[in-house]
Amino acid sequence: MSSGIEEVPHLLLLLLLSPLVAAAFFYFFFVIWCFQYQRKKTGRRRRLPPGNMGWPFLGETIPYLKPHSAMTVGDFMKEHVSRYGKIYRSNLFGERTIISADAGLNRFILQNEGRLFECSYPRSIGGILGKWSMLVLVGDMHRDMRTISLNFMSNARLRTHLLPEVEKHTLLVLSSWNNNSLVYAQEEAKKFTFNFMAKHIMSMDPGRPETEKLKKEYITFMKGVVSPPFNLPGTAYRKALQSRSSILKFIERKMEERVESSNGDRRKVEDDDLLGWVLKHSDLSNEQILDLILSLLFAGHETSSVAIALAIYFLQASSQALHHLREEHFRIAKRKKERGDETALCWDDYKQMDFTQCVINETLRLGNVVRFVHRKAIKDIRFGDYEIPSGWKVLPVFTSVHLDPSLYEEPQRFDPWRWQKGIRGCSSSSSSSSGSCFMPFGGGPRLCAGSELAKLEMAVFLHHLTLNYRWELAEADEPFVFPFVDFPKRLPIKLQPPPPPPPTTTTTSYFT
Ligand code: HEM
Repeated sequence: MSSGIEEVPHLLLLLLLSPLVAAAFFYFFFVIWCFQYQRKKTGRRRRLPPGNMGWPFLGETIPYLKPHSAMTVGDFMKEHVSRYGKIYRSNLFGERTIISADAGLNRFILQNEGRLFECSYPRSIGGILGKWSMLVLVGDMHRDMRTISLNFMSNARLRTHLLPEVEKHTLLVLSSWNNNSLVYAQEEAKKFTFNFMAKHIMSMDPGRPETEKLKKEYITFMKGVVSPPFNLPGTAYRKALQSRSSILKFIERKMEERVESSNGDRRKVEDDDLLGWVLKHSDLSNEQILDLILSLLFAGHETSSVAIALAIYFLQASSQALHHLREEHFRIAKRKKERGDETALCWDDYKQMDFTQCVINETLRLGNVVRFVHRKAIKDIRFGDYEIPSGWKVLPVFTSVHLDPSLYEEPQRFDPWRWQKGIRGCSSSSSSSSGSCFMPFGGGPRLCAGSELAKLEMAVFLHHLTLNYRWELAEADEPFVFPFVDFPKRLPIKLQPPPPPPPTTTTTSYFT
């Protein structure tokens, strides 16, 4: 029990300590207030982009993938950008996603591959292209595969090997056409890029039974790549998986033949095609070689053929651009003739194709062969006012930038001349620094490994096409996004003889 006398020192002590207690209380509340203020402030500064997560699991995937004209961004993008701005959030492909129609953010994403973001395609793509496919690999393995692809499509090889091959395969397709007949331009472009890739990758000659068999399997495979990934009997995806294993068996047989014919020593294999080159110069396993070859066939065949079909489509609707383009090719042909050089195109001829490069750029800008790519944030990232949480999917959408009226005057118009004047929104002082307004081939460490080859293919094809034919649509058709760009009617065109060259020029017809 305590007495009243004992309580006096306690009271005194309390009185003495009360300023300290008050200060401690004050300090405590001050810290809490500061903490809350800071949280409010950062919360205000760092927030998720606005948006709508849609239905559970499905999110907004269905409206996002709704087919639309390839020369537009589609209703989904249009409505979302006007409601939320160029950066918004959604739920797509079953994942929380940030969608970017902003040139600056797109560039930031691609430049920070491996540091802040990582390539992240849907699992079904890995299932069908293979786990060693370049599209799904990340880190060191991706770098090694990329180096092999870049070596094989180097500038030196483009000049010496690929230009003559591209021209040979162009002429093979175009010489099978007849004036006043109808061809399906998209099919013909596919034939050209497939034949070229099959030769380039495995030295397979067009028209031979094994090439035709591989082509048949490849068409089934492609149908599955672009279909919903339901692995059920009868579905396109299941058939594509079966075709994938037939194609792989085929490539494997080719590999074994090569190694056997060089007495079982990979280092003695001839290296004049990609298969031989990887066997000889790399230590990739058979499985890795198979996936590399299949993914290059996929990356190089589909994209370039659609790009060529798009150029044919845009040019038939723009007589002025076609006229200008034809003049350029007449000039090149004339110069060759004056030099007494009526043989194949050389690198210098290709370098003369300035307006052609403008036509190619404009085709890729307006047609948007690859509309967006798949990435994932691997850290919490701050971009401007927004937070992108680690683990979220991120989709840089190139189409929205390519069709942005604040960057491209009259973006819906096919205007190759705009590339001679420069693009107005792309000055380095703007938020979207130079180079970020035009990304048909992606960017950063995953920039398309075949971009130079693709441009070469398009230029050489256009050279011989414009010199030898005139064409018009035989039936109305236009490119659609399904989400891969495709012409529903395969782009039927009616061919006519070319107009006579200007009086001062004489042309070389390579087919007659
Ligand atoms: C007009 C035609 C083409 C377009 C529009 C195009 C577009 C693209 C784009 C946007 C990417 C980046 C993918 C990403 O970042 O996730 C890419 C990657 C790639 N492309 Fe192309 N491409 C074309 C033609 C070609 C050709 C002819 C080849 C040659 C075989 C090729 C081989 C590749 C490869 C190997 C990659 C993966 C690069 C890497 O991951 O490091 N492409 N392409």
